[in-house]
Amino acid sequence: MTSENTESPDVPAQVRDRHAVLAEELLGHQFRYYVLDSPAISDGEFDALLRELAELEERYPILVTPDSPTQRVGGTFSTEFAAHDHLERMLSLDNAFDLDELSAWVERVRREAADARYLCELKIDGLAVNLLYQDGRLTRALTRGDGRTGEDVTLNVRTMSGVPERLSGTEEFPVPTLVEVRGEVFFEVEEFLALNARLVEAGKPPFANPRNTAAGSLRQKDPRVTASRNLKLICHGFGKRDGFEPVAQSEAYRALTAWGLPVSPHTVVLDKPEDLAEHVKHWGEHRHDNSYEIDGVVIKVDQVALQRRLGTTSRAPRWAIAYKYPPEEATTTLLNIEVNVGRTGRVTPFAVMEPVKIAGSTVSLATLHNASEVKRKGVLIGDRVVIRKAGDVIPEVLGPVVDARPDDAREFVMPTECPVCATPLRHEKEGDADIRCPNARGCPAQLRERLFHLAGRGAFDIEGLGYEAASALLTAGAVADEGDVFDLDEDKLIRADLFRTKAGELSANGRKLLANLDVAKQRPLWKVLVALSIRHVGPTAAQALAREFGSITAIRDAEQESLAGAEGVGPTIAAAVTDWFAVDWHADVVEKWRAAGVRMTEDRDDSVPRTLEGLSIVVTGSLATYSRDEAKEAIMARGGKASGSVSKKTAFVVVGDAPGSKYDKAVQLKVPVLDEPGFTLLLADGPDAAREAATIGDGTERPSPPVKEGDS
Ligand SMILES: NC(=O)c1ccc[n+]([C@@H]2O[C@H](COP(=O)([O-])OP(=O)(O)OC[C@H]3O[C@@H](n4cnc5c(N)ncnc54)[C@H](O)[C@@H]3O)[C@@H](O)[C@H]2O)c1
Ligand SMILES: [Zn+2]
Repeated sequence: MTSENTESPDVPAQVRDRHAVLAEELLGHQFRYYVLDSPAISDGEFDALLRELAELEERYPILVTPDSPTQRVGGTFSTEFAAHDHLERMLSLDNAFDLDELSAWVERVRREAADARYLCELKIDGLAVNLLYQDGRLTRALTRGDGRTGEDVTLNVRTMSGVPERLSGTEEFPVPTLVEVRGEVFFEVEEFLALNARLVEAGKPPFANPRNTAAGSLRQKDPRVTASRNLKLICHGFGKRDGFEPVAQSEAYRALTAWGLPVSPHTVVLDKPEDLAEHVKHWGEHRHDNSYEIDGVVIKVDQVALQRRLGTTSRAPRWAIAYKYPPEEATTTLLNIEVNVGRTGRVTPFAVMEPVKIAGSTVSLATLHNASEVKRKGVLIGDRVVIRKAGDVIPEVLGPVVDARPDDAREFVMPTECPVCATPLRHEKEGDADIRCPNARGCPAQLRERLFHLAGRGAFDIEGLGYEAASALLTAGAVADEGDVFDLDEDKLIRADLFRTKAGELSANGRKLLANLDVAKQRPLWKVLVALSIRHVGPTAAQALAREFGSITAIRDAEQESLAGAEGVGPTIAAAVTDWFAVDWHADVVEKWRAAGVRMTEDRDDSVPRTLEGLSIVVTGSLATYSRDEAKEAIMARGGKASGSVSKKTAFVVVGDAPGSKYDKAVQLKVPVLDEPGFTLLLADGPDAAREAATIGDGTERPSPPVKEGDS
């Protein structure tokens, strides 16, 4: 942006107008951002406007004036605070938005400073402060303001626990007579969410994002408010200094640490500029590894002498650059809040927004989790909202731009009836955040989700049974619920348009689906368990249950306590399993699948006779010839269930050395007890032979035949 080119004074009127409008708009946004702590647009949108302005000025350098937003440190100071000048100006940073722009900067640096080393740090998304220490005492703290003059926030900064009132010196780094330390004040993401919830609760407007929260919390008239906000500081630079002459920025950071000031642990010095791209890429992928938001990486020439040689422009040092990552936030209009009914009947609100581009994709929907979340966020339908899409994460609404709230903005009201089947919604338990449609069996929304789920990769893995097919089968009445899936045949399938040819025959896809259903019947037990849509039972819990109990029947009949005892299961999952099987139509689903030929037991070793089918056996204490796992496997291979706890249904308790309380329980419940030879006999000759060898309680009574499962 040099002004050599001034011989083209004839700037088209359109361009002149656009330039004026842009400059005006940018100033307005800066005011909202720096003074009101309440921006109306996202940083990405702001940067795009600023770029547009810069491009116009590049084409028509005559448009460049000293007060253009491209030439000044953005920001100003408000009259709410006393104004003070910085001893040395606080600058902004130039940006690189891609690797080409970064290389261009490196080239410029190398031309003047071929031996530069590159200090890389994280660009923390907060607000800059200037801390003045005189003889080691904090005497003043200012915001950046317009770069020359800042706002006096000394009292507020004094409440921050991370900011020392007095610096401590060391032999290597004695306390200087005077130093201006620059740093970033920021808010952690979790703290931001929690604070917003508290603000809304108290009927106060929430903040739009963590950065504004930091600025709004620091710039408080009442320092007690600041004190309650848990603001953090990380130092990243210097202004004026007396009695402190570091040769490198990295050395200066060691001094800061010695004095008791916080610096980032994520700072490295790279000797070779070729390594910068890799570094930038690394943090792009690990952007969310910290508790706070970063919007880029800052690269600085490390040697102070070279920094001096490179110098500064009116708004930024030439010796540093901010590599910015694609913005993850955008503002848009919240058009409506609708609700979705999930697989387990959970009714969740979601935001319908004016489509907006974030990080390369267009976003128009975002999750809102539940009704109290909507309340906590303080968003109204019609609001301008800040949304974030971080990596592969589902887009989420961060908060409203309260200042831009239209008069007709209205509160979201959670429906009281299921939007799909009209059943009154309810909380399952008191205090539950979630509200559900209790019509699990008949609600078309839930049915469709369950069909889709049971056909998924982690379940039966049935190709050709996706959302569309599930809806088609339900609409055509080919299945009433998931219990009917394996009873599908040509006659039933043909009822659905989707699987019928024009000639009224079964389509090729229909035939494929039937073949796939057949194959799916042979999936391992854990996948069948996943397919049942039992709450909390995902692949891990399902595998644990299958391993431990070996068959659906054994799982169904297990006491909740023994389910909970299985490794990787625990009380919540156990309760969900017991509750699930207690529902009649759930049990019917299992029986229908069984009748249709779906495998209901764990893979078995057919060379071993199934002499323990349906028997629950508990092993306690250590055995000489079997490890605990070997004993379990031997039981399961014979069709038995290796259980973790003793109940009246337990067929045998095998007692090794140093048995636990399970032995006492066995005695108390009069369950047959086997020693190790008895166990060997059980495995070899079956339960009848073992019963002869068993003792009961005090060893006098004869055992009664144990209850066999499935007989009742
Ligand atoms: N949304 C809006 O309406 C709006 C309005 C004005 C400005 N903004 C945003 O504010 C930013 C521009 O502000 P800016 O002039 O402060 O520029 P900047 O944020 O791009 O870079 C300069 C600032 O980075 C900070 N920083 C963080 N980590 C640092 C580190 N390790 N080393 C050095 N500095 C570090 C410092 O505070 C420094 O002042 C842009 O992101 C812009 O989008 C947004
Ligand atoms: Zn419903």
